[in-house]
Amino acid sequence: MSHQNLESLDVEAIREEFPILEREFDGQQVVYLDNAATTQTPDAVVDAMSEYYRTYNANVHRGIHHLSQEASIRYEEAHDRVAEFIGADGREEIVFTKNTTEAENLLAYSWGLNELEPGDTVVLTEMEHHASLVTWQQVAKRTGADVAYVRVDDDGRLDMDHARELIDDETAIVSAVHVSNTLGTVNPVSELTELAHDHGALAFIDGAQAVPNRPVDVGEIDADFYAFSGHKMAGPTGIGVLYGKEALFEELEPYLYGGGMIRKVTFEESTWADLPWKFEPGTPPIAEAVGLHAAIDWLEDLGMDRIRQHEEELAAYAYDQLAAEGDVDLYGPEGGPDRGGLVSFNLEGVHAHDLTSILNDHTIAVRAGDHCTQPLHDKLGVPASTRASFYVYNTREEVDKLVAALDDARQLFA
Ligand SMILES: Cc1ncc(COP(=O)(O)O)c(CN[C@@H](CS)C(=O)O)c1O
Repeated sequence: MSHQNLESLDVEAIREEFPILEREFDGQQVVYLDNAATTQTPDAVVDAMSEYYRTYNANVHRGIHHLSQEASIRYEEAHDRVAEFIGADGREEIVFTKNTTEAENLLAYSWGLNELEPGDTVVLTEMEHHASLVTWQQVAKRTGADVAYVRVDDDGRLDMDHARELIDDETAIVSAVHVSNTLGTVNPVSELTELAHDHGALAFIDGAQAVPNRPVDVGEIDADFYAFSGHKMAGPTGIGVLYGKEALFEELEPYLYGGGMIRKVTFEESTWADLPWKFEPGTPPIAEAVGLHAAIDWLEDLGMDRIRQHEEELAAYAYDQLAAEGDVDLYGPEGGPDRGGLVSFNLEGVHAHDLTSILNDHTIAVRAGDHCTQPLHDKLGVPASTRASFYVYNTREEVDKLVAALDDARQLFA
């Protein structure tokens, strides 16, 4: 189904490609607002993966037979498609991992453990996801490097004056989230990257909440490394991407070894395959790569700018409707270009887990908890928050259902 040449998204037509959105529980149709955790999968992606299993399932780079050659070509083409989608120079700059978390660990193990030393500083931000924060925290401990955090100000934006103060000649890497999965804040990643480069540091950007819902051009950002996950962008679980500048990937040693990543092995020594295969040991996520390719085609058919606009409008609407309630504490910047497609909040007098449970009674799926940003919640002074996160198939009516259901929680708990 083509969606080209539309001013805005045809949400009704889009929803027809997601049978799961028709599901009912206790006679109520599901309202799925947990897209920052994982998005739903359109028929086009499911069909592409089924076609792989049905017609050309075989291992890649290891067989001379027709099926293996076809699977290998499609697997390699998926790398090319991802490179094109994010503005990379080619497949050599695209490594498939299991998810964003593994992508970040690849960088931390292959570069961090080998390059960081006492006196170096890893600069993070206070809004980092545990996939970054815990990873760099542990690598810094093992290498004797220090960790510093760019402050988040009262309206949920990065304090860039503090960033300019923190990032200096001792900084070895700046690792920052592009869009916060808790605050929704869209960070100035090009400016952070430039600050890092001005001081000879690397820049890693966590794009898990950006690539799915806005145009991303790693060349424009000039990031040295960039990571994201397939399951957050209408694609399958089990596949993520670590983008890296080719010259930097060439210098990195792999940290996972095995078949497929080697060139020559003797009893004494081994040499590595060309990029990106050097970082892809063992049997890779072949069906998932086919699914990710199909997801990118599907998203681009909608138009990434239209997707960004749809999410920005929904998040701004949700922010305004929740703020108008008068007893809802909201986190992150007000709705607009600085906020991605999610809103985290607390209803006064009601614990986030209780609220989320009541919303589930209305078949409204949101997330409660710390969203893997415990230090940020400590800073906010709350143990948890409820988060509504949107995607291309969500509507204002679904936001209205969420807001209306708050009354049940007030009657029970407040
Ligand atoms: C900014 C950011 N960075 C890294 C990750 C990890 O993605 P994985 O595909 O699980 O590896 C996530 C996933 N955030 C989910 C699970 S905690 C959320 O509900 O917010 C993220 O939002």
